[in-house]
Amino acid sequence: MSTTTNAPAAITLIEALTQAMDYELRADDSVVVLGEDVGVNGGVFRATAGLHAKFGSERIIDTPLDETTIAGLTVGMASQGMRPIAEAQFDGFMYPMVDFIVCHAARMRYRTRGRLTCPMVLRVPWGGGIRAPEHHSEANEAIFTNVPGLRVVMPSSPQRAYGMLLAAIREPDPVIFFEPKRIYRQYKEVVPDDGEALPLDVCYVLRDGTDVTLVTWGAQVKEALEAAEKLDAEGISAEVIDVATLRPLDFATIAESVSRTGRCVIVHEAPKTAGFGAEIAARLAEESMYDLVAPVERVTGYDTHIPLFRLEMKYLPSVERVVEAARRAMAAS
Ligand SMILES: Cc1ncc(C[n+]2csc(CCOP(=O)(O)OP(=O)(O)O)c2C)c(N)n1
Repeated sequence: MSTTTNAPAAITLIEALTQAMDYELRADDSVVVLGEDVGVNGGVFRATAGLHAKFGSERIIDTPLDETTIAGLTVGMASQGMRPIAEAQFDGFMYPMVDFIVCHAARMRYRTRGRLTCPMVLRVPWGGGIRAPEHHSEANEAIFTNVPGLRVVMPSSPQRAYGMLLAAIREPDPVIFFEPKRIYRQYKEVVPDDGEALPLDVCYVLRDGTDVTLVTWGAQVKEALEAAEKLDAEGISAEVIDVATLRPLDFATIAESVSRTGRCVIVHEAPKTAGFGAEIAARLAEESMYDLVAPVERVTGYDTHIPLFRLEMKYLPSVERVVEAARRAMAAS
């Protein structure tokens, strides 16, 4: 007698995003998807592949090549009771959307004393490492973490991508959902299609350690975990935290870790100046000063535009740079 199993196949991060949208489009009639080529074409990275065939042109909407139109439609629909999921094709093309996001979406609830909300998700393929030209590789998350009324999140695994996107779609306020495109297809994980959302206000401790805390998000989680492996071989025990939700920041998880390790290395690919690492470093200075036994280290992109592909990997934080920063923190105490 043959036995069949219903165990779900392992899927990539981008397939997990498609799975989450598919689930919520089935579950909630007010959910729509819109953006450039998200329909028949299935999206520039294929995040919406197959959705148009299933749900049709009224729910999977191809827009003109105009980001202001996408943002305006999204805010309008969200404020009138729908749950739009908009796609900005690349990080560097979202700037024309900022007026709608900052001046309208983010303050809809405040402005109307709660009469209207803006339950929208803006999905943004984010960051470098795919050998793309200008406007296609930017790490601009910090800009949005400074805006009251927005949630800013970034998954770094297929399971977190699924659970966090479901939560973002169900959230009553606007969510900027950054997707690290470098790891869209990096590895596969089993992601049950059970409709279980994850919280949008927690950091994830991905590896326990006792000597130094590595804090990062998005594609750099991979480098941080690899650095932790290398450090382990040198007898240095590194804890790795995926921030995952940047706004609101679950600082308690970071502070608790640093209270045990006394050392912190923050890793992000955005430029150093006023990057989100500066916020975490400032919070450590304010709230964890007496736990620290070494200066906080930041391993970041440089204060310039991310270069074209020949130099791109030199710009992005490497495993070696993270390891060196952790060694410096160890040597400082
Ligand atoms: C402002 C902006 N948004 C998005 C893109 C990404 N993008 C590059 S080519 C392209 C499709 C262009 O389609 P079309 O104008 O029909 O020209 P085709 O390449 O199909 O001939 C898009 C959306 C871009 N380059 N600029």
